[in-house]
Amino acid sequence: MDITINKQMVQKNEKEKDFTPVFKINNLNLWYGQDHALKDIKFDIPEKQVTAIIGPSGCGKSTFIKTLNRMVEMVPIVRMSGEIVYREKNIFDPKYGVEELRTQVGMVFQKPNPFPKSIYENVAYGPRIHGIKNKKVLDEVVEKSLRGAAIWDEVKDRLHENAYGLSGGQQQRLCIARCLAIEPDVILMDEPTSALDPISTLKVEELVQELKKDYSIVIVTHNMQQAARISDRTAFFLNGEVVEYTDTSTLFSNPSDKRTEDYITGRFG
Ligand SMILES: Nc1ncnc2c1ncn2[C@@H]1O[C@H](COP(=O)(O)OP(=O)(O)OP(=O)(O)O)[C@@H](O)[C@H]1O
Repeated sequence: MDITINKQMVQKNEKEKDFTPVFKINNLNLWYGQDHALKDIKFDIPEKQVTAIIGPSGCGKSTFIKTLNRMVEMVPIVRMSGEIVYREKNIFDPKYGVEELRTQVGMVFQKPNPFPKSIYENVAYGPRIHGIKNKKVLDEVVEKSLRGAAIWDEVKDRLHENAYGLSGGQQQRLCIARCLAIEPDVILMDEPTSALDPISTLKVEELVQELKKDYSIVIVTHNMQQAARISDRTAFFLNGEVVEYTDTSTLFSNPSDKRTEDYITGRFG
């Protein structure tokens, strides 16, 4: 019995080491005023894999994902301590500009939020801001990004129509294309399918599987089945703490903490 456990632990430890981290999070704490929303978070996020963040409402999932591109700092009462290292640079280092970070770390939100512009202009917006003016180059970036987001065939004949004319699921894939157009390294997704119907959800889930070949993805989801379907690693958050973080199949089939087991078997949350 002991030997089996030891063997399992060795295998698990080996597995845990078996990736290149894109983010290293060390003792991250965050307060909204007096409310201690993230408590001593410490884990590494792998490159070119999908990492799911799960946990009950209010446990700090959105707060956590928004620390990774420093969006959380837009809330004036936020205070933080600890360290987030992105590709060997501490993102809180004053020398490391937030704009540079957000070029590397793109984000897709819960509700599709296209600009009130044409499909083409939605995707061309970021590259234009980064100084690309040449029409041919922009055309190429727009096509490549829309193809990358698996929506090109649906929109190629209506590129100059308003993005608001697209369905919700198409708008979300357009927002993913807009994110790809700035050629990020990491894509953060905060419940990207919670406002979508099941077919659009499936399309976005398939897309995430394609995108992880080229990008590192962190996805917050309320939906445990979704985390189990599409992620490689899962972190279970509870009351601002990471209770368990391991490869997704282990977390769902053989959780090591009773609270994880209670959550994934629907005993709370
Ligand atoms: N802008 C804010 N100002 C003050 N407190 C906040 C703010 N945003 C979040 N909080 C608090 O921080 C805690 C974590 O919230 P957060 O939105 O990160 O949780 P969550 O797990 O994403 O929840 P949900 O699944 O419901 O979206 C909660 O107690 C919440 O009330």
